[in-house]
Amino acid sequence: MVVKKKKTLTRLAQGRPPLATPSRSMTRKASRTLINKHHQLEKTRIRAIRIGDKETEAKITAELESLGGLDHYQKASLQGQSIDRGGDTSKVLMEWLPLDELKKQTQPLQMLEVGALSTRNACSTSKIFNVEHIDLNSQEPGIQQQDFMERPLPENGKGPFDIISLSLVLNFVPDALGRGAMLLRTLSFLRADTDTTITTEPLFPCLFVVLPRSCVDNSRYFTDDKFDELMAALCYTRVRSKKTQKLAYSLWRRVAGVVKEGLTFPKQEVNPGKTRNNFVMTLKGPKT
Ligand SMILES: C[S@@+](CC[C@H](N)C(=O)[O-])C[C@H]1O[C@@H](n2cnc3c(N)ncnc32)[C@H](O)[C@@H]1O
Repeated sequence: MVVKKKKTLTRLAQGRPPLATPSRSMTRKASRTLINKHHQLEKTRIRAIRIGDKETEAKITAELESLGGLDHYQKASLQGQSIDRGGDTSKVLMEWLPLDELKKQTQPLQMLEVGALSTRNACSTSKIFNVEHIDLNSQEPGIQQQDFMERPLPENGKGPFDIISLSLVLNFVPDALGRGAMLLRTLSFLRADTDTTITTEPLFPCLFVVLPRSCVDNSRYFTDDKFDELMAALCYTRVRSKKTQKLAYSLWRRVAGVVKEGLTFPKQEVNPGKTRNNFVMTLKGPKT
C-alpha cells in the first residue's frame, strides 16, 4: 500500500477553502490566484491607511476594483463551498450538534451567520436554526448586506442569538486588532444566559469559528493555545475542535463571567521561523 505523505502547510493561502475544479466561469487556478491576490492587496491597503499613505491606498483600491472587487472574490470563495467538493463548512457544525435533541425543541434556535455566501448551506436547510445571514456584499436576496462591525447593538443589551458563525471570516479581516474586535463583538449578540439547558451537554450559547489551518499551525504569533487563551479572556471555552488538511474548525461555548474592561491581548512571537506566517488576533484597550 502506498502511504500518502501529508503536506505541511506553510502559507496562509494554502489553508483557504478547497477551490473549484475548472469551470466555464473560473478555473481552480484562477480562483486561487484571485483569492490570494485579494488578501494580499487588502493587507497592503490597510497598512497604507494605517500610515496615512493616501497615494498607495488609492492605487490599491483601484487595483482591487480592477480585479472585480469583493463580488468577484466572493464568487471565487463560493466555488470553494460547492457541495461536490465538500466545501460547506457548516456540515462540520451539524456533525457536532445533538440533532435529535435539537429537533425536539419547540422553537428553532436563533443563528447569525456572518460572512454568508449562500442561504442553502447545511445549517440553513436543517430546520433546526432560524438563520439570519449577513455579509459585506450580499450575493442573494436572503442575505442582508451589513458589516457585522456596524450592526446596531441589541437595544435592551440582550443578545438574541444562540449561535454565531464566523466561518472563514476572521482571516478575511485584514488586521489583527480588527479580528480581536470582531470576536469581542460577538458577545453583544449572543444570549448572555449561559446556564440554559437546551441540550444535555451544555453547548449554547456558542460561536462557530473556521480558520485556515495555517493560522493556528504555522503562525509565528498564533497557536491553538493562544486561541484558547484569547477566548478564555472573552469568556469562551472550546467545546469542539477538528482539523482537516486545510481548515481548523472550533466551537466555543460562552461561559459565565465578565470580560475585563480594557482587556488587552498583545502580539507575541511564540513560534519563530522563516517559513511561518504572521497571522494573529489581538485586543487593545477599551475601544477594541
Ligand atoms: C472567505 S468568505 C467566507 C464565506 C463563507 N462563510 C465560507 O465559509 O465559505 C468571507 C466573507 O466574509 C465576509 N465578511 C468579512 N468581514 C465581514 C463583516 N465585518 N461583516 C459581514 N461580513 C463580513 C466577506 O464579505 C466575505 O464574503
